[in-house]
Amino acid sequence: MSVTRLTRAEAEGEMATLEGWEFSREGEAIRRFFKFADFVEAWGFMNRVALLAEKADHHPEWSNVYNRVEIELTTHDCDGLSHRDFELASAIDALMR
Ligand SMILES: C[C@H](O)[C@H](O)[C@H]1CNC2=NC(N)=NC(=O)C2=N1
Repeated sequence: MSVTRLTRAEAEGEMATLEGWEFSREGEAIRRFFKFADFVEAWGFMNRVALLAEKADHHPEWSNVYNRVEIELTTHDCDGLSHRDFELASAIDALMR
């Protein structure tokens, strides 16, 4: 599916709407670290993110160690950041509220 890669300026504009995310991979991805009380909480969060990702057909690159989850978002279809990454990031943030 074709998707447009955002310019750095566009990505910075999108970043300004998020909290807790940072650029990674030289601006080709965004990343956020989450910490929970324990593994069960982390796993529950990952389950909710997995459902969001599947619904959006946009999937995170992530890892989990006990109560920590690291999520990195990038768009493979454009080799960089697209609006899809920011939409998923804000949907993930909404889970935390
Ligand atoms: C065919 C399918 O829509 C694509 O491969 C989707 C699936 N999930 C995806 N996830 C991510 N992170 N980037 C993509 O470009 C992407 N593309």
